[in-house]
Amino acid sequence: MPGAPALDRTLAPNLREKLIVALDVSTPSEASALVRALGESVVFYKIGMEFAYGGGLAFADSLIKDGKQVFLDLKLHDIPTTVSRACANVARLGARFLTVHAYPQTMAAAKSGVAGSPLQLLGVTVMTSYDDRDLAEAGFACGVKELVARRAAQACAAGLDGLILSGEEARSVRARYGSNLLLVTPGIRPAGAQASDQKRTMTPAQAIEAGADYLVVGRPVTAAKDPKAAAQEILAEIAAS
Ligand SMILES: O=c1ccn([C@@H]2O[C@H](COP(=O)(O)O)[C@@H](O)[C@H]2O)c(=O)[nH]1
Repeated sequence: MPGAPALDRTLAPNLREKLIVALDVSTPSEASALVRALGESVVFYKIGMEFAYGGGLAFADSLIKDGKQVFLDLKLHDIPTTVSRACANVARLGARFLTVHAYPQTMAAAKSGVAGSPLQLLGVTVMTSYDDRDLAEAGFACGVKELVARRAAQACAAGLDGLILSGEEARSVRARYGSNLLLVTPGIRPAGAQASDQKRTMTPAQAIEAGADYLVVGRPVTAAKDPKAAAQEILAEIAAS
């Protein structure tokens, strides 16, 4: 099977791996231009919904062949049979991480689908664009903190490798689960950067100090005038944390 070798989930990522750049673009040519501009500074890329529907899965293959790590942020959620079979197919692509929504049924099905492959599963707890009011509006009786804690427990019980959560919850989840779960935090905003649609944000240094293993950064790098300089500033902030 192609792709990364099986990794101990407790293995601390090296410094450059801690920065995952979200390739939120629509075409392979836009993605190629960004990857070229970022050069050796960035070794880990995330391909999500936007690019996956625009040629991103084939592009993932070329990134892997070039020695980059790939995180497929597909946020799968469906009936168990569909999730399990989809995960088995994704496992053949050679990516390192795949996201599924952190519902117990979905996580159990995903786990069975990737059995025997090195693909690591991350459960999406509560989107970083949500706050307590958004959860109430969606019909949840609890707030973000409580829902993340509940989903972390269920992800751990399902044998997932890690979680997507915001830096705001990282400290308490790290304290509860130690190195048993990889903590991957989107919603990263260097000081002074626009939050845009993100509601639970932290700076790179704050997220690392709170216990994040990996930081997912999109627009602060990809929309910067000089994406490579922006990525290098974030790496320097991570290194100093
Ligand atoms: O809870 C979540 C889960 C995934 N994301 C994804 O991360 C990036 C963040 O991009 P920015 O431009 O840095 O805001 C994006 O691809 C999201 O789909 C998230 O933000 N929150």
